[in-house]
Amino acid sequence: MAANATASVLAPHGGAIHAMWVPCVVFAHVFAGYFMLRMLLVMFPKATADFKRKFCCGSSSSTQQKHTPKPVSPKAAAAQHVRFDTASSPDQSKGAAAAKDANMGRSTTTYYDADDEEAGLPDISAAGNGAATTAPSKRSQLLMRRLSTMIRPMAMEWQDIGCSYNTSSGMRTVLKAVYGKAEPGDMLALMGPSGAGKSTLMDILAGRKSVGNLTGSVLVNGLPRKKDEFARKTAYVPQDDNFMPTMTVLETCSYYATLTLPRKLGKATRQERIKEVLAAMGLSHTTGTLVGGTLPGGIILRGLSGGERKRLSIANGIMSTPCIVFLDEPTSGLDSFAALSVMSYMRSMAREGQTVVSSIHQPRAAIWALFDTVTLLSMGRLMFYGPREEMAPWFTEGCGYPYDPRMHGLVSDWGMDLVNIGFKKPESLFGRMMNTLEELDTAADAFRKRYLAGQSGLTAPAAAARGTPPPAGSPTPSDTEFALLDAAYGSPGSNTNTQQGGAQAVAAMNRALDTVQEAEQRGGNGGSAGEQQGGCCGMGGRKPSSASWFTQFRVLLWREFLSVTRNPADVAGRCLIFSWLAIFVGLIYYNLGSDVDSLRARLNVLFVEPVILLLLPYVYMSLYTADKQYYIADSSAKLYHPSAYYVAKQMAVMPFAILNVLLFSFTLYGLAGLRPDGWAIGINGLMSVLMYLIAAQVLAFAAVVTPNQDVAFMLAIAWTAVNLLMSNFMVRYKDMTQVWFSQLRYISAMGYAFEGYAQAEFKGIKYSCAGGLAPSITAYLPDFLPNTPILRGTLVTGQLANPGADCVVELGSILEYFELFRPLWMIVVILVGYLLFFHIVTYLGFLWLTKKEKR
Ligand SMILES: Nc1ncnc2c1ncn2[C@@H]1O[C@H](COP(=O)(O)OP(=O)(O)OP(=O)(O)O)[C@@H](O)[C@H]1O
Repeated sequence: MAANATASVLAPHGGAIHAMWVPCVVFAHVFAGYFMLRMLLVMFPKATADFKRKFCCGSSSSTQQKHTPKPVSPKAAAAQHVRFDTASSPDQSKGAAAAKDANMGRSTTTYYDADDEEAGLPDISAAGNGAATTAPSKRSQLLMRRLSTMIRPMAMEWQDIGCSYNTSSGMRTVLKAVYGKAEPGDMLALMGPSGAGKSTLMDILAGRKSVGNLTGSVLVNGLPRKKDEFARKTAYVPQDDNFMPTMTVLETCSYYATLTLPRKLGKATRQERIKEVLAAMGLSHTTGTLVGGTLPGGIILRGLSGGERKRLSIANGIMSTPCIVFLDEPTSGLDSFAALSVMSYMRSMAREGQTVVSSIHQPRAAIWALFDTVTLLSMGRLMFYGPREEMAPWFTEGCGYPYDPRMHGLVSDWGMDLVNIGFKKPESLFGRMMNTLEELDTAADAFRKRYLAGQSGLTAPAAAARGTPPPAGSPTPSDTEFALLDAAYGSPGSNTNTQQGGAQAVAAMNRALDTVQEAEQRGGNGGSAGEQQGGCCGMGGRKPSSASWFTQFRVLLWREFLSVTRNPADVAGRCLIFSWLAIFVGLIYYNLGSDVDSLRARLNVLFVEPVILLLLPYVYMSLYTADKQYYIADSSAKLYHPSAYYVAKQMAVMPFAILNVLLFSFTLYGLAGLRPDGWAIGINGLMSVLMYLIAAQVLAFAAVVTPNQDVAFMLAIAWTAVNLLMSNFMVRYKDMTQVWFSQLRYISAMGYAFEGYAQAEFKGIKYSCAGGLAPSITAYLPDFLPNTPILRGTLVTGQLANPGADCVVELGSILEYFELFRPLWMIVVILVGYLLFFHIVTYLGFLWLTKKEKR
């Protein structure tokens, strides 16, 4: 403090400027209220529809009712297997639009489509009023027709597959010498008791296994598998889905359709496809329903049932007609009717040339009958692989375990019981069964010998063997093409292990298809739309190349926007928390005034403000870890490029974050009555924004690079502690005796931010001390400095209490006290660099996750 004769730059009084907290608080509440309302409209579509009918859109309701189609039953859908063709009439499209309107209140439901020309976010509200599904354009129709003929069959064969893990109790083998094939048109069941290795085998076949010691080989069309290409052309439907709870069924499908269907298809065709897969899965009536589930942080959103989620998962898996569909327990959680309907649809897909590989537990008789081939595992051993109907003869005649239908019931149940050695199986109840590991090994060895001797039973391309030729007029695998396959794989009864032959056959088949397509292009005729039985990989070349980077970015931006705005704890919740915290702190330090007595409190505000911004992101740690889970699920399906995700995520989240921080900063600024100067307000806001973004980014980084949330917390807390303790406020850097240790200050973003705040508040300003020091201070000083008797003298105390009209305090001395000398531009550059650094390492963390995903 220094008395000075020049009082020309005394701090001005705030007045109107300080009142800025009022509009900030009002805006925050209106803003949060708006997003809360939007979320409620989506959560309660029926009530919204009723409300609209009553108060604003009464006339449209009758139209909606008129066009409301009956929900399609799963069975009807499966039986019809509505083709992904171009025959849908305008009436059908109208029906779909009406269904979209009438079934679910659709106030905020929309298709997202890459063809939407608007830059940035799609117009959600516009689509909500039932923006109709239009009939596919002529171009789309032609395109669909052409794509539906692009059958690229994929034959898989796996040989001597093994998998073992290093565990604390030694090496654990979970798969041993497993062989098999999946051919175009095949419907293969992976069966076995719990822990038999079904999921492990499925992961290996799907190319998603990255942990464990893997042996053996997987061949695709007779050649070693190219992992990325294989991932693009196949689909994997996991047992547990990873949908965004805040999106509706239709929005979820639009998201997958945009990412996995070829760009050229166009919006109308994509919508047709969505309708088709939803109808096939019996979900037509749910399009406007939220997927629902538990939001990160624990809020539960009502939405689909478990079985419906499962069907939605399958619908999205088959969206792009992949060559091979891997289904992990597709019927678990489904009622028996839905299970049958879903599996019937899978079979109809297989009959058109796709391959379906599905793990399954206890299938009911009708489902069991849908499978062509079976792989039966137990304790990691291959007990049987071959046509379903050959399983009972093999175990009965080949292994000496007789099957008695009256005692054992369904063959599938018996097979499972037979190889399950975990329980006691009295012969009187079960008949002759395998009970020991030795018996399992003996049977597995016998089967392997038989398989390797070429007697596995899979003696011809499955579809041909099944005698279900494609419908007349279809250019999908024809007799000629199957004949080519037969020639290579061998006709029924011949050796099936002709690996080279398989490759030749598929190559020949693909050549034949090229000829079909060329002929079609020349003649401009691929048969009528109704005749087209679109086939396997019909929309091939899918993920992630189907959508351009920009399309990926746009659809991800849209998804992230929906995710943040519909999560009540996100945009709306954050806005309120920021606002309320600002009010709380602002009331504590309310209207500090611009005299010397306010200095201590003023410094405290400048410290508390970044502290809160440093700690606030912790409230949302669950969101960061959830982001990671969504990303992992999507990246293993190769849905998009990591950079598209990262940029979209930042662009969806950052504007809201900046807005919230500014509302916080300005509310607190006004309430506390900090320096009423536009420049200082701007710097304060800038420091706050940078401080918050850095803190949030460090937490996001911690969530990405650590194995779980607990470790992420530890890492983030360590960083936060360094920031707080090295802020220069609690202990000045120059007061630290351990100079080497004080170097940690260079990683304290808060230290830089505090310097910026302090400069904005104090630089070049003087406070009047004409009123003298407050009595509390003059009384306190002698106690504080007991060996300074002069402070008790009336002259000094009088001078302190009444220093005269010219008394001013140079606030620059505070900056000197803390040694805050860096130019402001440098502080901003350092903080921006700090933020960029954490963005880069977080992005690298995402790339690392993509490679490192452990299954
Ligand atoms: N990382 C691992 N380390 C050690 N053992 C593992 C690991 N992952 C899986 N296993 C073991 O491998 C075996 C096969 O697991 P898998 O999940 O493939 O069985 P499953 O047949 O799919 O079982 P369920 O039907 O119960 O899902 C199990 O005994 C499991 O404990």
